[in-house]
Amino acid sequence: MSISTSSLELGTTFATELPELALPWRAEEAPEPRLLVLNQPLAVELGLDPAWLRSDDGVRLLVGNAVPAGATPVAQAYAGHQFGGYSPRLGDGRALLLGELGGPGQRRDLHLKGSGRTPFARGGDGRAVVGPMLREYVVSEAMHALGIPTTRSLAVVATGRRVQREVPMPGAVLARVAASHLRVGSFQLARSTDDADLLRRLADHAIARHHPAAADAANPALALFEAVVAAQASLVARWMLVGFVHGVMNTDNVTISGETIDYGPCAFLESFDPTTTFSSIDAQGRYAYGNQPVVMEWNLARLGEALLPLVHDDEAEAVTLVTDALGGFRRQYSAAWSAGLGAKLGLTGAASEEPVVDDLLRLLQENHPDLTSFFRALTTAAGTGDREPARSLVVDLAGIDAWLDRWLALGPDADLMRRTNPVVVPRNHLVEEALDAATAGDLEPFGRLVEAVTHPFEERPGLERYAEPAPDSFGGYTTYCGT
Ligand SMILES: Nc1ncnc2c1ncn2[C@@H]1O[C@H](COP(=O)(O)OP(=O)(O)OP(=O)(O)O)[C@@H](O)[C@H]1O
Ligand SMILES: [Mg+2]
Repeated sequence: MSISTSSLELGTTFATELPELALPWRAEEAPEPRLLVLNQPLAVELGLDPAWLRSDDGVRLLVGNAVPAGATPVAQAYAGHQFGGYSPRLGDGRALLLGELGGPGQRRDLHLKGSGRTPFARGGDGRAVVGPMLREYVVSEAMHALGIPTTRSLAVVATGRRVQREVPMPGAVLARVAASHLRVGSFQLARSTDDADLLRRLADHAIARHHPAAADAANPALALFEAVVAAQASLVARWMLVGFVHGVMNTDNVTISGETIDYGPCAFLESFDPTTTFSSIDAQGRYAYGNQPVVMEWNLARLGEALLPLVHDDEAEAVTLVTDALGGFRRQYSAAWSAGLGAKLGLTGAASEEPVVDDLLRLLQENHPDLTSFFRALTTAAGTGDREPARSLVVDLAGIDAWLDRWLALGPDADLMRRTNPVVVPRNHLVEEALDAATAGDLEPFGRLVEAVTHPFEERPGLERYAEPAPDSFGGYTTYCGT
């Protein structure tokens, strides 16, 4: 059924340029769609009318029951390394790319997650449930508010269908917006077909869409690889600085654009401990907080392998070029991490390279304070001279006193610290509390949580509890696996 009341036009660039990776498909009809949350500011930014999106026609679009005239929804094919093992054929098993919003240079995918089985569904039911889709909504919007590149969430619509999980759960569809859904796994799939033309078209599509400067480079495929390495080095440094743990850094969950994608078993670190993992399916701790940079480097090596035939006709030469480019990851990651940590400590220029910055890490590892609270406590120390909030979060008082003396002597900029260190991140216990209430039908806690985490640098009266760690979180962690 086409939408008569809207002039919404969706582009089909991906489906047209890369038909081998785009399987035309339709969403499963939702029996009783009901809008749970709409991202009004994002709708406006995209040039969509929020009032129309809230209407019956709008909700039918957002859940996949209606497709705008001229659009070609597709399930996207990709491959991927999952927990280190290669799956040659993944693809959108429960998702669809509806089409693209905006023109060249600002194209954004409108995508549905949880919209029913596709030919890539393997054993899955193609569905998603309310809790995890609201989790993706709130965490991705928090990440955006923190200034971290991410896919965005436009809406979550309940389908009115019960979905079988451990117990039956209410079904939902997330409408997601992204610079694109090209993944490292998209390149792995294109490479595995041995179709050189497909691989080249995919690279050209990615360059045009995300890294246009690479088109003018002497070696565009190598320049594309370097651009993705740079974008991901910067992204992972940002994750690490706020304590974000992605949880499923499989190569199919790593974008070419440099946006964070797929908020499954993700969470924010509370007590500082690099071995922290939140996913009950990650028993080995492969995707633990402290492993994220090295895992991203490994994932980018898989992208480099996929690009080899485009980089040079001579394979040995191609391997040398790609290996050199991958070497940039560690340098760029370290530079981004160090500059970011310096800013969190109110230090810029030469002061941000003082040993006192690195020495803080030892203090954090030995005392494992709540990361977010600790940096806000340091902000207080820099702004008012009051050291007690910071001292109250650590055990080694002599150690923190000596460290504070050295750091405060450098004259940290408290305003920079206020702009850099969030007061509010989506804390695990508050997210779980809001999702449990929403699943039971009460969306109010979820609304308050979204309000708090989308203003992360503000201390807001009435929202104090969103800035507090869980009462029993000291040294502990939550186990969660979203579906
Ligand atoms: N319930 C399901 N039914 C069918 N396929 C599924 C289901 N859940 C996950 N998949 C598929 O399994 C693979 C890995 O899932 P993963 O959790 O990484 O992705 P996702 O959360 O579904 O989506 P995305 O990466 O787009 O955010 C993907 O190919 C995904 O489409
Ligand atoms: Mg995924």
